[in-house]
Amino acid sequence: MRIINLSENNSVLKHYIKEIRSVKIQKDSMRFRRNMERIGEIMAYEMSKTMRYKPEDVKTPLGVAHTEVIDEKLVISTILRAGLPFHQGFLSYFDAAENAFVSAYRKYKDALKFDIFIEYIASPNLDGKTLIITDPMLATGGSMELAYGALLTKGKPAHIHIATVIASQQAIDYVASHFPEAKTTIWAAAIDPELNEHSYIIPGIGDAGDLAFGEKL
Ligand SMILES: O=P(O)(O)OC[C@H]1O[C@H](OP(=O)(O)OP(=O)(O)O)[C@H](O)[C@@H]1O
Ligand SMILES: O=c1cc[nH]c(=O)[nH]1
Ligand SMILES: [Mg+2]
Repeated sequence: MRIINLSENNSVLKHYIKEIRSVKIQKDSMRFRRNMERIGEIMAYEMSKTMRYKPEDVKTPLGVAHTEVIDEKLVISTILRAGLPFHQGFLSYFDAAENAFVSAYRKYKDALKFDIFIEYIASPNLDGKTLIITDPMLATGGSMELAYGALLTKGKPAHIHIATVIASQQAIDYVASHFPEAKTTIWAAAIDPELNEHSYIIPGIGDAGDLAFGEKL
């Protein structure tokens, strides 16, 4: 399984990661959402370099240019609700992609223990397609695993890209051992060392859904 940590190289991506982490800057929810989207755009561009291409000739006003276009059927999926701005970043780059949505939420039994519930899925057929699952936070990896299980009821993808902004090292290890080794690639903008007792990523960013869309009851 390939694990690609985009923070291993310096780029402007680090500015956007810094801004979503900053306790001052992240309070501007419009900027937070736009930064999530920008990270999605950059990750989509990096991902596009690893895809299969096919030749395609295009007629210009003065002749014919030999070009290449992506030769994979892409489905961009996300886990509601925190994933929406990140998903939009991918969709801005992959014009022809189909889309899928899965809901997942933590229902706390007490301050520390929670179950994850999936109640909604809308997806095209996934047989033979490249499935990109976008979710900005990969904390325990539980939501990703359950969302993937739900998506598999819609077909068997040829390749799976797990795309995340901040992952814990624990979740990277969890996903690596629960997803098909030969056809999964994990993409992270940054990998953080630990989780706290509430299974939030440390240092992380806090609650991505609340930062993007406001606190929920
Ligand atoms: O790896 P895990 O331990 O499962 O945690 C990560 C999940 O937590 C966040 O969503 P959350 O449950 O906060 O829902 P929200 O998008 O509605 O805020 C995030 O977007 C992931 O889906
Ligand atoms: O750190 C975390 C963990 C789960 N969900 C979040 O939004 N942040
Ligand atoms: Mg949340």
